[in-house]
Amino acid sequence: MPEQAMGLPPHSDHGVLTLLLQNELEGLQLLRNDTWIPIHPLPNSFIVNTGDQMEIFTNGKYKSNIHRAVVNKNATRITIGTAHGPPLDDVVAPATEMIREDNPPAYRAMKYKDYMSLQQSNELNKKTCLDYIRI
Ligand SMILES: O=C(O)CCC(=O)C(=O)O
Ligand SMILES: [Fe+2]
Repeated sequence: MPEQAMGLPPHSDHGVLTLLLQNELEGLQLLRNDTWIPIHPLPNSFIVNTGDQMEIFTNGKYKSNIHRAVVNKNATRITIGTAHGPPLDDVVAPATEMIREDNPPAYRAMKYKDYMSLQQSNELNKKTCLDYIRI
């Protein structure tokens, strides 16, 4: 039932990179300065999204964005997403190359597996998972 379709609620991706292959229907939106910006799919191309582990590893240089997907009742929107992250038992922390005296570590180290469990749990108390480990 198209009128019951939900799309995808606002979230950031937990991994390093997500590759999205979409048919040419809009729906993906990016949150920027409290405004939802529509992302126009380009033919024959992937959308590459940076995730939470990228933001942690780069000590905040590459941000993990908040995005959502909305559907419409006129046509079928298709997205194939592949999430790419570190090995589950790896502990992710800001890379030493990204830390300077004027840019100290901004996130606590955490095993990727534990980060994913935390993100999927209801222990966050309305914080995002990144907020939870932000120093
Ligand atoms: O439907 C979309 O284009 C977004 C999918 C997405 O955000 C995800 O797979 O993490
Ligand atoms: Fe996503």
